[in-house]
Amino acid sequence: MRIDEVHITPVAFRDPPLLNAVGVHEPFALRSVVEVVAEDGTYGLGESYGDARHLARLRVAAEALRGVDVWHVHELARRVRGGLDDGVGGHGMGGMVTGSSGADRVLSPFEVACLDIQGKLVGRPVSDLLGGAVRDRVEYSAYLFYKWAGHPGGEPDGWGEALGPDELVAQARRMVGEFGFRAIKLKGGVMPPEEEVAAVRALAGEFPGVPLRLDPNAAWGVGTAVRVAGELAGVLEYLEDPTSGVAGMARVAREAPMPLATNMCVVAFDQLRPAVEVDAVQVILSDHHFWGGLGRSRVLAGVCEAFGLSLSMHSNSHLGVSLAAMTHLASATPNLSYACDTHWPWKAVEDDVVVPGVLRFEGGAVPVPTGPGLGVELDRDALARLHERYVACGLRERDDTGYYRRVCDAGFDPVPPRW
Ligand SMILES: O=C([O-])[C@@H](O)[C@@H](O)[C@H](O)[C@@H](O)C(=O)[O-]
Ligand SMILES: [Mg+2]
Repeated sequence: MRIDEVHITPVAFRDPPLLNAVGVHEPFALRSVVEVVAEDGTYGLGESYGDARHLARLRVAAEALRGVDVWHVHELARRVRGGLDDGVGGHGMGGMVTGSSGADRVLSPFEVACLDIQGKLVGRPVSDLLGGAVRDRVEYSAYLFYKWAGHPGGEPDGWGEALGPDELVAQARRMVGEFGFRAIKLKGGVMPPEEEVAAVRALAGEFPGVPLRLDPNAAWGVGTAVRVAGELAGVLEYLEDPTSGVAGMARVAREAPMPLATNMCVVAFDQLRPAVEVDAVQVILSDHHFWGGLGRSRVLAGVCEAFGLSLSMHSNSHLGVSLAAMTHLASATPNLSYACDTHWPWKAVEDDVVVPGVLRFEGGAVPVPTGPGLGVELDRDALARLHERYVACGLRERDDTGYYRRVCDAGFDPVPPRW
């Protein structure tokens, strides 16, 4: 069954002013929706970043993929590698994660789309193609952010301002109340570390027994990271990317009382071995968008199992195609032992490209879709609407730092360590 057509549609959806170590989210998040059409008309969906340079790479790959058998993922990968430019940028992560493999980032949405087609052809869910679901619902974590009340010059967004512990606790209460999450992550690296420690303690007081995580995206130096890790002993289930680089993480890991997790210093296969050799991280946050799709993420899970690393899952701002793919992958990964990250609560319900209904949160978990393939359908009107928004919004690269400088502090310097 060969690939006949590939369509790549950049889209934009509204995003609140969420603060992080490198700046603040712009009013719109960018994504690309990939539709692969097989020769019998069966279509498969993938989702990826929407940055212009990434889009250009996806378009080059799309040309090269016509005629490939949808079952032949190695051939997909070979053709993607063959046409790849070796320029930098277009990572879609605001400069926070830059070491991932360009070939794997480009391959990912095409591989997911081909798995969607494969599942539709044989009438089985993608989780079956990945070895079978070992859980029928996938737990996700609440994802708290420091944030402004609204974008400068715009209306408040409904979530309100969150710049201190009380407001973060209120944000958590609402998010847990609406989605039922049973784990909580705070995006840190925004306030001085002692304020973030106070926020985590406030969350621990309000949600006793609920697993907590803090992720400053490597904004701290080694000394600060060791100190904060010590202060939060017994409070965090893991500390995510407290400092930058494998060497720094290894130094922190030697003294930290909790496991260290990463989606920054180990984001590609060639980075695993050096990290394992110095025991720099104990939890890998997988992300099929940069590890090369669902099949290669299963390979990553095997590597983690072999080397005694735990596995959790990272998220950026995303739509329903990605949530479906993440859910199938997590359902078919036995050694994924933590609730996965998701930015889902920050997206307006109506801002999506999949037909509503299949994807829903129940008690903090998403039931694994059981229909053929990913189990979600493309809403073509919604796709057209979000594409129009992409055209109109004018954004072409995620640029949290540039936005923060424009609206808040022209001298803002995100280069770590900030503390
Ligand atoms: O969207 C954000 O601000 C996040 O900080 C995201 O870009 C990170 O990639 C991510 O959530 C993380 O865990 O590092
Ligand atoms: Mg992270």
